[in-house]
Amino acid sequence: MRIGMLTAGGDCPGLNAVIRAVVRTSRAEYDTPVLGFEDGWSGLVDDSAVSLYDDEDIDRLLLRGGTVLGTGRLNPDTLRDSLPQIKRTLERHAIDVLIAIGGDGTLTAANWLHDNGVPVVGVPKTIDNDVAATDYTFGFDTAVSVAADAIDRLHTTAESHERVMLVEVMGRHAGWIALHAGLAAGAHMIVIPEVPFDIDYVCKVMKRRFQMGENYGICVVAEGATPAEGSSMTIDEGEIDQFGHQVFTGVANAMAVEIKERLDRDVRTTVLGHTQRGGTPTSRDRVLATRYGVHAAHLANSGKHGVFVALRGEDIVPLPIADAISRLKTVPVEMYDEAASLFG
Ligand SMILES: Nc1ncnc2c1ncn2[C@@H]1O[C@H](COP(=O)(O)OP(=O)(O)O)[C@@H](O)[C@H]1O
Ligand SMILES: O=P(O)(O)OC[C@H]1O[C@](O)(COP(=O)(O)O)[C@@H](O)[C@@H]1O
Ligand SMILES: [Mg+2]
Repeated sequence: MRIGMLTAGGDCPGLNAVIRAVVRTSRAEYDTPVLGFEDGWSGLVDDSAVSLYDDEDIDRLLLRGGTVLGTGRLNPDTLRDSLPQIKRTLERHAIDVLIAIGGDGTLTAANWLHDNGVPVVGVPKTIDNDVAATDYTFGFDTAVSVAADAIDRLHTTAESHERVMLVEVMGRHAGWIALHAGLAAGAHMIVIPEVPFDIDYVCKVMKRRFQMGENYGICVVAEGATPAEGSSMTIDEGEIDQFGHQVFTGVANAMAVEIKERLDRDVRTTVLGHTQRGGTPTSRDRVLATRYGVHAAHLANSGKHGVFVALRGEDIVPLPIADAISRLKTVPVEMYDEAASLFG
């Protein structure tokens, strides 16, 4: 038995903890060698591989952010056209099963490989927390804690300067980071992709604060938020990149211009960007990533394929990869409405 492993899509804290757990479990309990493919799916297409040993270096990966295997994106058509090369690489290294660690895109590719006769086990990662059928993905807790910490710090400077502060966080289609960080740090308004915003309403919420005697306001905006149809603001639509993702044009900055004009107040924007994805994982993410890795190793070594590891309550369970990609897990409107009770 030989296991192959790769990380693909955007990196996130906890990827290395999964890699460590897979290697340690496979070597210690099954004496199975693990081979890493570098830089996402490209490593499999171009046969860029590295042996992973259960040594001190692997053990110390628990705390380290990013991924020692490297990650990346590859045009989905290029990937599909490369099936013969992928199969050749796997045969050359006598790989019996591939562990693919990634988000909805990576798991879609993993499922397609499985349908094409390649044994695969999936591990869900993403700071966006948008993978269906699992309660949480690792990386999310770290991203929320980074964002909440940043928002905490913005309160005092916003207050000192009597400003409206817009904080843009990641979240392409799902507003989980915005919602959780906004709630945790007491934001006065939260805008998420699932609920298109009306800029007049955002201004009304901020204005009401000033009328009530407060002198500042903080609004958290997910990068994928869009204005409601028919509302009095539009934003430029970015083009679609070579990997199929829309390029963002800066929704928070566009909102800042509108708010400044309408409220005649000082407005500032902070875009947290990749700070949310870097650095060491929180303890919670280390534990989740480690548990995912241990379970993925057991599944791979016992010949259970076409499944991914999912967190359901306190348990890690194997589910068909198809369940993870059947839909995106977005914030339910009722949950957003809970948060909305605190706006203003
Ligand atoms: N529909 C698809 N079919 C085949 N491969 C895909 C598909 N979607 C994504 N992929 C592959 O998975 C990679 C990672 O997906 P991406 O959406 O960028 O990140 P994530 O896995 O974090 O969601 C893509 O660059 C592409 O190579
Ligand atoms: O700057 P990059 O690496 O292209 O990716 C940005 C995107 O990646 C994410 O951080 C994570 O998304 P994925 O997990 O789907 O890769 C998104 O929140 C963000 O929109
Ligand atoms: Mg994704």
